[in-house]
Amino acid sequence: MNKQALVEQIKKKQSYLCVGLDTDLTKIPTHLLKEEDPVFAFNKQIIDATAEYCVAYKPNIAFYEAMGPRGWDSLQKTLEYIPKEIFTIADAKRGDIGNTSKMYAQAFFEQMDFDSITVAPYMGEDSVTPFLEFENKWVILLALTSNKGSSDFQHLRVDSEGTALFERVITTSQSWGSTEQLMYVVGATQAQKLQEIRAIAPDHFLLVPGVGAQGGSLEEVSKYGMNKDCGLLVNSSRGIIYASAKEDFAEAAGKAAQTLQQEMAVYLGEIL
Ligand SMILES: O=C(O)c1cc(=O)[nH]c(=O)n1[C@@H]1O[C@H](COP(=O)(O)O)[C@@H](O)[C@H]1O
Repeated sequence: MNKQALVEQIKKKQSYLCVGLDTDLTKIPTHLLKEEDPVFAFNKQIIDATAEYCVAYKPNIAFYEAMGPRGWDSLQKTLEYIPKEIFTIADAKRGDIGNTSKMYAQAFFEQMDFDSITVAPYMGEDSVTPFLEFENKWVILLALTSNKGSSDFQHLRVDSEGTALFERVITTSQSWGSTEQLMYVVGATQAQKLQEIRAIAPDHFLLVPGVGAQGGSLEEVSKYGMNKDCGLLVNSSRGIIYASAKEDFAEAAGKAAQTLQQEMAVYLGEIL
């Protein structure tokens, strides 16, 4: 999917919500466990209930890999079930020496037709560029993550001017790909840094996970992170998909997604 199609969808749905499909067999309602593929049965109902309120889905690959071959099967079925106009993110956090990254890119962009993949920048340019060789596919590079451990490395000063490592990741990687193929991950728990990030990456889309279960504020993220195209995909996983653990789980997920979408429509009204 290209940037224009993504922006159009945001305007049409008045939403920049990404629903995280972090589907865990120990957390889904027990009545689904008798289904042949409980993970897909759960995802299918979640997608049916939330598709009108979101512009992206982000299956976290770990939750599928953890189940072995049947997990990959559930993932493939889920990807095929997602409506074509909705942006898909393989949250795989890959990145390796060039020829290995090329294999990861083939796995997620060719074998599976994801629109984008999350990539870790630690191994540098040649670990990222193999993912950028696919038309209308995106790399979402980890910049400033939402977790506590983000302070271990990402805030380290890398020069005498006090540039933080995450800022260097953003400025250096901008020469590897265009704003049509490169996004950055910035955790919602880091909203106070979004203004600084917008100063060095005004036009890039940002994937912002961490509202909901991790306590990030949608209001702050929107205030400091939006650009003229919106430029945000805000993810919530557990806050939506586990809104209820009972038989009404899909309805509850739909309501949770709708609540976020309605708040987003207000913020979008201020810029679009
Ligand atoms: O790349 C990510 O999506 C990601 C980056 C980050 O900094 N923090 C973060 O939580 N995530 C992912 O976003 C999702 C957040 O899930 P919830 O906390 O349940 O909404 C999980 O799939 C995380 O792996």
